[in-house]
Amino acid sequence: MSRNSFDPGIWQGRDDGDGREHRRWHQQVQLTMAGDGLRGRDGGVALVGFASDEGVRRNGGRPGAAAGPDALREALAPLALHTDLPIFDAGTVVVEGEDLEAGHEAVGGLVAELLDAHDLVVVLGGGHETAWGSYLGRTRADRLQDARVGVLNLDAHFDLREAERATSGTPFLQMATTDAEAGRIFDYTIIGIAEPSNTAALFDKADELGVSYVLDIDCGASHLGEVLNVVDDLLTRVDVVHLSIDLDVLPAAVAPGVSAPAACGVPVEVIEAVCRQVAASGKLALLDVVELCPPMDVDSRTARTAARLVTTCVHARPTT
Ligand SMILES: N=CN[C@@H](CCC(=O)O)C(=O)O
Ligand SMILES: [Mn+2]
Ligand SMILES: [Mn+2]
Repeated sequence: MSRNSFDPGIWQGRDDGDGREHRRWHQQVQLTMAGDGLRGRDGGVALVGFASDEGVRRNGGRPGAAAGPDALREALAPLALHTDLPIFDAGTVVVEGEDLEAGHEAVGGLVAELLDAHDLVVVLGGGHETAWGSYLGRTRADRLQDARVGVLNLDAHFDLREAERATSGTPFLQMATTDAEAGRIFDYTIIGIAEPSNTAALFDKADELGVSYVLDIDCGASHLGEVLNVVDDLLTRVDVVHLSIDLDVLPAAVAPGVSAPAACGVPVEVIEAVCRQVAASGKLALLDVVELCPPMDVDSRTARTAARLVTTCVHARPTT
């Protein structure tokens, strides 16, 4: 079982006036519920939450990610918004108990509908099992049926684990397996891999699947040009990007509120530049922001960083 929850009261913050020069997220967001006729059909950005701890729990991590969607909304609400794009909030799919599979089905159905109605769908996780729900949605969306999709994961981890059930560590192997069965190309790039956080078996799996990856130590500010070249290569060979931001790719100082904080991490400036480049290409259709664990956060530092990255992705979108 899963249910959709709405908390309209979360969209509030400082209010400097009604004009577009004063605009903040909380003044632009419209609530919308799939299937009830309220949802806009005019492009723009749609947000949907996936309140799930179950993948992290199954993966032996630190629980708390189910509180991620609302913590992200709270961090987004007061931020200045420099775009006229309409922004819709389709609520949060809540995983009940251990029934992650029902949650995946529910969020997958909603993401498919939202992708067909809007230009960009942002899924607010949840552990990284969120990405499997996003994948179910994009493989069911009518408008993406013939698209060449590239998956770009900003993450310290491959998340290519073999397991009997979905966890936060399995979504990209699930995608690889399902794409192979469907005769689709699995085009997977990862930025920020931490060598000590991934076993040799995971590196072998990545090589076997032809995954393209950059180690965290090769993602410092002095390597920005090379990192952006990797992203550019991806952008030239696909029509659409599914960008997955696992917040544990960031240094623990800016992202302490995750299940597995990074000892090294990729500087936030580099991650921001990657987000800007992908969004500016006009090919970003689906964005996951995952692994935010509010109980472990410090002064909402991780939520604020995550909200900054989402805002960058929205601001950098071409408006025409
Ligand atoms: N989504 C997280 N995946 C990591 C977690 C690592 C950890 O908890 O230390 C993984 O399974 O490798
Ligand atoms: Mn991950
Ligand atoms: Mn990770």
